[in-house]
Amino acid sequence: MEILVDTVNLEQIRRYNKTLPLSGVTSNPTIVKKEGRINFFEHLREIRRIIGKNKALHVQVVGSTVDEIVADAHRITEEIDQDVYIKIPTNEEGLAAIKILKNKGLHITATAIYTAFQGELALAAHADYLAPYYNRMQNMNIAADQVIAELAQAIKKSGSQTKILAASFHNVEQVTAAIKNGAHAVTIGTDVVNAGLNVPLISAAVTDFKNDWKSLYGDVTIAALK
Ligand SMILES: O=C[C@H](O)COP(=O)(O)O
Repeated sequence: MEILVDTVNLEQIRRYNKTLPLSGVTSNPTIVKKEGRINFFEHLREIRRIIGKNKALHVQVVGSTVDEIVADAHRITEEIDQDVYIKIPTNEEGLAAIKILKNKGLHITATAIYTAFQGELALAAHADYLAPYYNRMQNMNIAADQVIAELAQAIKKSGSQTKILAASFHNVEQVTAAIKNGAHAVTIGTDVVNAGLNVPLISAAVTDFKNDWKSLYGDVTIAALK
């Protein structure tokens, strides 16, 4: 299972790169907007410096035509590095661009996936990752679990190396459901990570354990025990 964070906030990336079993960082223009008008390429290079070469960095194009998408992809890889996963929306232009860019050896994440149909086409176009939008599917009454399960099945059947990178999560239940239904990777916003880990139930258990220990040995850790 690969865990990625869906943010370009440097402080949060530094934090979760230390604390989580992190496989990478994902972004899109809406996520970039949260940081204001940053120095785009320098900011992404800093993210690469933080996470290193062995973790994945996914960066989205903004061009709409095939030529624009291809040009965006080349600029991103020139400015950052060839290891970046280029996120391309899975529409007709996007699929055409994916075919061209895969032939040139670029890494591709087919994004904005709402249906198994889109995912099947991106799989056939040899995208490295398929990014179904879990919460956005639910908002449209599309069965997100079923789409992910069907894509997982299609990938298995094809014997392809393509992975499902589920995205657009608004709570932890959605994340675990995506994993259960066959997502190989999940990208999670820092609000959801925080909501899942910093909860009163966990803190209460930790406090109880600490108090029980303290009642026996006093206010010392195991390492400091005499
Ligand atoms: O890049 C995809 C994002 O995970 C979409 O998330 P969102 O639905 O919260 O905007």
